[in-house]
Amino acid sequence: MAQMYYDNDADLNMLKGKKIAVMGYGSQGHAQAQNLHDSGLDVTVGLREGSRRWKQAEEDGLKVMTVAEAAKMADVVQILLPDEVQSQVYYSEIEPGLEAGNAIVFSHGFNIHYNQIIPQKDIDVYMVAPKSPGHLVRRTYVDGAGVPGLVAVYQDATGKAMEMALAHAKGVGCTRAGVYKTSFREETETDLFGEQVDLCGGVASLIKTSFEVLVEAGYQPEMAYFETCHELKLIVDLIHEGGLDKMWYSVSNTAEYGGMTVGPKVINELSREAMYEALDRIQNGEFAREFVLEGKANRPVLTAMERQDREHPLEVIGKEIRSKMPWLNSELNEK
Ligand SMILES: NC(=O)C1=CN([C@@H]2O[C@H](COP(=O)(O)OP(=O)(O)OC[C@H]3O[C@@H](n4cnc5c(N)ncnc54)[C@H](OP(=O)(O)O)[C@@H]3O)[C@@H](O)[C@H]2O)C=CC1
Ligand SMILES: CC(=O)[C@](C)(O)C(=O)O
Ligand SMILES: [Mg+2]
Ligand SMILES: [Mg+2]
Repeated sequence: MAQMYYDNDADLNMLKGKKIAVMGYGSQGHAQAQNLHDSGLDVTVGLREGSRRWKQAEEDGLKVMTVAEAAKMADVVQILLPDEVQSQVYYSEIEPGLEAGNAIVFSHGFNIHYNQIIPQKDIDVYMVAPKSPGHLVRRTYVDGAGVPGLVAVYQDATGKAMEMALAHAKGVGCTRAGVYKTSFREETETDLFGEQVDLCGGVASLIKTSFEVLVEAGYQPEMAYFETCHELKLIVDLIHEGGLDKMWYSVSNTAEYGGMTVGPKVINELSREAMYEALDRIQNGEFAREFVLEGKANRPVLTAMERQDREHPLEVIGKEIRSKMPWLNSELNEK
């Protein structure tokens, strides 16, 4: 069983009197910086000159500096920039500001695990990774709850890195929900696998392909959208609350029988092989190399695929249907 920690296992005093710089004010940055600040810690946001989020962070009550200034000033530097830019920004703007005994903090181990950032030996390197999209990290904290998280220590120069990581996780609100101990390698490989195969990639392909099949078979796109996309959240909520068991209990016997017998034919042995192939490419570094090169080339594949996705009939009809549902939360679309 993974080792777990809660509020009582973590001492915020480990971070009191220390200056924390949170680099980036995107999905995770805005959430974790505000949570740490509201937990009574000294937080400065590091951004590039001209960032459209500079004003936002100030309006949220936070100090803002350039990344280089914030790195120089801070004792603890949390890097919440997109993974593909972290290495370049680290070497040009962050590393020159680091001193022995400082700490650098990640919410995903990609750059450390795949050697894109090789930290100097005299600093702590730890991870606090909320298992949640950033906007929910903030929303649940404000509601008095928290999202579960992971902590890991890669380098312990001060002998206090684990205590620092737990304090940091407490400041972000994760120890309210429970924090699991892991390693940079385990977090990186499982996180990439999850988002590629299941959470983001797998689900997106399942939705798109099943939508296409219904539309190609002559059904109205509205019907296809409701069946393959809209209702998915309601089903996933049940799984989230009570596992597959609660979902099977709640749906009709017809859905249960059909789902149990047909599901394994759709996600089948071929899919299992594809999952193993994805995992291999994560473990052997091929995916990392591809993604790093994509970043260095200014994201040509991502740009093209995002455009193709936006033009997909599922997205076109979905946008129209959602515009008739003003109660849907639009906050998550703002990133
Ligand atoms: N998104 C999520 O929910 C999760 C993310 N993570 C991890 O958290 C980290 C951050 O991801 P995420 O929050 O999605 O990142 P975002 O893409 O939301 O971060 C954008 C922020 O980074 C800044 N930025 C981008 N490029 C530069 C640059 N060259 N110099 C200075 N600032 C720059 C942007 O500045 P500007 O305002 O100027 O554009 C913006 O403030 C990653 O390691 C990711 O894997 C982990 C768990 C979940
Ligand atoms: C939200 C999250 O944890 C992801 C899917 O791993 C990510 O955004 O990288
Ligand atoms: Mg993740
Ligand atoms: Mg991820």
